[in-house]
Amino acid sequence: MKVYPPSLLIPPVSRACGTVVLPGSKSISNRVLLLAALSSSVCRLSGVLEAEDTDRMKEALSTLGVDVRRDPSDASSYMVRGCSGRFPVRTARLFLGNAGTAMRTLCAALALFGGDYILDGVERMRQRPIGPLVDALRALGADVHCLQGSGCPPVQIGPMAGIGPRCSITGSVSSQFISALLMAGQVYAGPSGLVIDIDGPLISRPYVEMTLRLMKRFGAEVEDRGNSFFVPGGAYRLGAPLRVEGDASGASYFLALGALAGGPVRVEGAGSASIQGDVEFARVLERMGARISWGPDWIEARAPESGKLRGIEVDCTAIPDAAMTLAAVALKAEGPTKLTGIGSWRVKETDRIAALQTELRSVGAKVASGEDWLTVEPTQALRAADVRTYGDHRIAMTMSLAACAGVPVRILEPGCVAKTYPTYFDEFAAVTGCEF
Ligand SMILES: O=C(O)C1=C[C@@H](OP(=O)(O)O)[C@@H](O)[C@H](O)C1
Ligand SMILES: C=C(OP(=O)(O)O)C(=O)O
Repeated sequence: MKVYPPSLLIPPVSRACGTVVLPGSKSISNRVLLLAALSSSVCRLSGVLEAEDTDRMKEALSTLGVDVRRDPSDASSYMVRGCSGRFPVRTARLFLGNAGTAMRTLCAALALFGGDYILDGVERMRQRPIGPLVDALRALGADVHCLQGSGCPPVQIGPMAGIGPRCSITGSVSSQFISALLMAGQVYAGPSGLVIDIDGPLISRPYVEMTLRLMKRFGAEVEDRGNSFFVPGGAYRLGAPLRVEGDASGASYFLALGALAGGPVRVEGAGSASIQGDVEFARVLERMGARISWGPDWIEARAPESGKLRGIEVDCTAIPDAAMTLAAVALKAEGPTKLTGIGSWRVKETDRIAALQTELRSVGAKVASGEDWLTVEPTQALRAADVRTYGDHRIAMTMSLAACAGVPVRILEPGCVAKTYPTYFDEFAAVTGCEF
């Protein structure tokens, strides 16, 4: 994996153009690795993201005895021999870093299977919620609890399998809980299937829709009843090889560069045919005045003819990750930009509302925030700053865009991009012509 220095000084960016071939989607990669592992077939997956979050998932599956190996005939592909939901290793301690998509989904799969497992992660993972998922799994009969009683990892799983017919879970904390119950529910459900009722509104819904689309690729037809899901139960099988799309959240930084600094910047690997909700980010940029064009698997962004983007108000409930990028775009827009529906930012890699407010203010921006919103007002008084990243890849990538507002920014601990986009700053340099 790429090694970064302790800081990177990004000079002011006045021009960005070029093409970026996106790395594989984190969300799709970790889902298909797990679905393949749970399946009753040998699955070929190509375009899988190579980054910390997917490394944690692959390591965990290998520890559980699943045969996950690179395809000798194609270095970017993996062959996964599914274990039909019966993990060969029944006792294990898994370290899942800060990968929500590994922690939540493996917690559900292993709790419904039953065994002697501990799931843990980095310090921040021990502050990220998992209690509602654990409670739903217990309602299904699983023997699972949060070891420190805090509603956060580490999680301990015992031998009793969970195959109850119905559970309910809040939709307002993390959609990953629901994706986790859906994917595991299919394999471990009893003869009458599993009903998952969602309490209250469901945030980040496109990620649940992505889960349903991928489960379908593995032969599982979930019934989406709006505020509940019926999972019929049965084995997963993958026929044709599956290609992972490029990461649409990662695309947002480069589309923003095109909109802020001339363009065109084209991203390849995700487009109008994508199953990722974050491609909607391009439509938000368009509302701000950027010129956007699309193909099925590419998107291109250019600055407005006038060169001036407009500030807008956006409900970001469906695009929590790409939404962060908007906070940096707002630095160069005319008028304030208000992001709403971002309460979930508080429980991600860091408290992203607090962190972005602090770091945007450090470059001189006018920022206000509340429990689930953030407003950024453009100002002429921006200044050079050292930007802290809080171990959060998206703070590093978002704040790198502040250089488009005409000031140098020094990104501290830039290596945190390895969580989902290890080569991010190389691509940034190629598109902007910056040397650092
Ligand atoms: O299911 C997924 O792959 C994800 C869902 C989202 O989390 P929440 O559902 O917690 O908002 C998103 O922020 C995360 O990066 C990936
Ligand atoms: C929230 C994120 O990750 P995780 O999958 O760990 O929740 C993210 O990538 O922005």
